[in-house]
Amino acid sequence: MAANAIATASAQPLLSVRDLRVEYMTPAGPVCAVDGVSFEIGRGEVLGLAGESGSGKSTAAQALLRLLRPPAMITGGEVIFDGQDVLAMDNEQLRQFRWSKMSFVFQSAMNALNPILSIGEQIADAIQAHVPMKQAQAMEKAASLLNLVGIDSSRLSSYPHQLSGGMRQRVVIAIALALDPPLMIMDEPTTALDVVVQKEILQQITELKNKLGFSILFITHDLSLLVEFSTRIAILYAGRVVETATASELFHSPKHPYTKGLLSSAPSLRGPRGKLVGIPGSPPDMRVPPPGCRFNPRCSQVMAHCRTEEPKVSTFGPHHLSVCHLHAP
Ligand SMILES: Nc1ncnc2c1ncn2[C@@H]1O[C@H](COP(=O)(O)OP(=O)(O)OP(=O)(O)O)[C@@H](O)[C@H]1O
Repeated sequence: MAANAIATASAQPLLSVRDLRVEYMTPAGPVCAVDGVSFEIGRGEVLGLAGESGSGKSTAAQALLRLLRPPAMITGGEVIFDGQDVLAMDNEQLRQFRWSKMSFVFQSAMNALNPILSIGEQIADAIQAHVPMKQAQAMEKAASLLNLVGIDSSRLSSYPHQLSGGMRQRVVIAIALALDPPLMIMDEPTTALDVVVQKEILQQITELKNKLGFSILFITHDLSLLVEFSTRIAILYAGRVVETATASELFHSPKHPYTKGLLSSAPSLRGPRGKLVGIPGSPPDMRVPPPGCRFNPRCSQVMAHCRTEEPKVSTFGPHHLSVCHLHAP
């Protein structure tokens, strides 16, 4: 079996990603930031993607909508959305696909709102860029989108600087939902906000998801947030999926030493605060990843063959896979 775990959907898959490979062509040679990543997202599911900084989360997510620019190149794999082969689409097909089928909330997107346009105008512009519509009708739709994300429509004429960080982020989410996409990718959507506002926004997104039925790919390095808001979670380490499970299984019964390390270094948002234990060392230089298991230099349970042989996938349940030599019979 491949060295990467496949996160299979628990519902009928809307998105299926197989063996995705993305390289950055640097002057010093190619850096394989995403190395054979596979996962599925079911309809109405939230797939959480976690991993330390540099593990390849954003690169993988942007590859799904083909938002990457050189020196990044998708060098292998398959991205199938509702039967459509995204990697085979031409520019016009991509233009129609983006935002109407899959939208993207970027890290710090709230700071990218145009300071000289009202938020109503910005939401209306986003709608009109994809659907021909009169201005008055687009503003009406903008008002209902604002209400949807918990902002009174009287704020339509407000400018970004007149809104709090949390409200600006809600505006960005309203824009991402404007065309009713079946999948929304959220890359660290609330990282810049304080913990209370973060939770409020994520709770509201969950309610919207339940009401409207869309799916979410939720990316963050904060595993405690993922556990709370995801259906399933895939853990990335050095460009590969090392463990995938339902949120509850991952939290209560993690198998991979890296997942255990991440959990013990994540401050819990529920219950009493435990002692936080970090993972020693840092992620590898992706120009020269270590041979064998990529986590071996940092693993407290490392064995001799971890340094030379790639681990295989072990299965612990229908949705629980881990890639580690410790599980081998
Ligand atoms: N323009 C670039 N040129 C070369 N390597 C890059 C470039 N951009 C990213 N990388 C490398 O790709 C790898 C994955 O980066 P990526 O930003 O996808 O990780 P991430 O998990 O999203 O990190 P973060 O949480 O910090 O956003 C890293 O090792 C990074 O050094």
